[in-house]
Amino acid sequence: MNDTFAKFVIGAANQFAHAAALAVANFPASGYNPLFIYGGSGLGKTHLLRAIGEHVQQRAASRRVAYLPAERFVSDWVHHLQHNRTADFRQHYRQVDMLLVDDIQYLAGKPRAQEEFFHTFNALVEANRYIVLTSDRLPQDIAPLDPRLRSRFAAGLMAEMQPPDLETRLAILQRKAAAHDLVLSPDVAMLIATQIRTNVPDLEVALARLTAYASLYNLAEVTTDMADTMLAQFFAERAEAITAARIQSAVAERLELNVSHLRSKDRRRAVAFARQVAMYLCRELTDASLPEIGRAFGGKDHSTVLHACAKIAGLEETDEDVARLLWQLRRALGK
Ligand SMILES: Nc1ncnc2c1ncn2[C@@H]1O[C@H](COP(=O)(O)OP(=O)(O)OP(=O)(O)O)[C@@H](O)[C@H]1O
Repeated sequence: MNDTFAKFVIGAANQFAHAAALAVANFPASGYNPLFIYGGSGLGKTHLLRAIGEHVQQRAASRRVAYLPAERFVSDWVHHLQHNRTADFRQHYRQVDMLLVDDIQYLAGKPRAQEEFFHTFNALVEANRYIVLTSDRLPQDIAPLDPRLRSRFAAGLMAEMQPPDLETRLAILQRKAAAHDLVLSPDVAMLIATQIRTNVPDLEVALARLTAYASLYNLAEVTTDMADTMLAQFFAERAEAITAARIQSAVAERLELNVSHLRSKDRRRAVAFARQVAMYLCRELTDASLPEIGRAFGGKDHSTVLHACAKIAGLEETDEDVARLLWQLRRALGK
């Protein structure tokens, strides 16, 4: 499904970002460049970015719009570099009318890609081409980042997105329920919106479950009982205690290994790294002591656990890939 402006529910928490995005999509003659949209996960940053691209293409198909996650900019750059095709890369990115880059914080800690992005950025701004960036944090909190890029980002128009307030959550629920042909009475919608307050994907999960229940019972309208059952299950899952075993499964799944590898003596690099990540998360997210954590990994020494924790803590500070991995794992574990 396309993310469009029409599908975006506007509320106090996102109306400024929405207005700024729409203004950019209408190609202002002049204005702040870049537009920098930032905020927590699942608040609609990607949706707005895609909506800009969609809007521009609908109205002026000849405009060249490039939408991409920052991760792709980096991998594309590395690919072109390896094949001695940097000129093609530059030509491609510097010729667009609008550049939309998602999750720009991903550039942190990648000096060569930052350098290239800096030149792309300057070339586009000089040519009066618009740039829109999204990020999960403010430019000053993206680190390590070339100060020249940081100041370019900060010189743009900053649009923060905050978690939706109750009224917006209700509107989002009703809009998405209608898209599923599901009827939510005002009471049921209120019940869900008062309890699920975090972000939009959580509301989407709740609705998907209700849609499944409703079709199971062959009902078009969600009853209060159905909503109560769904909410109880939703919160029970979130509250499920985090154990070393759950962490090991999450790490193994994410890094495509078996849990048994993590508990083994296997010293291959990928396995050792995964084990260290899992130990670090056990230290952070459970009450287990160092020896207990060691035992959960097939009888490792407490000093091995300590070393793993120090190493991963250091990498989390300096290596954006590791920071991102940890962020994804915490999220998968409901943290
Ligand atoms: N205001 C809104 N109206 C309608 N749908 C929304 C709104 N905000 C978010 N969504 C929906 O919520 C989901 C998550 O949004 P999105 O991916 O844009 O979040 P994000 O801020 O980019 O998060 P992340 O940084 O985790 O990618 C999408 O399905 C999106 O369409």
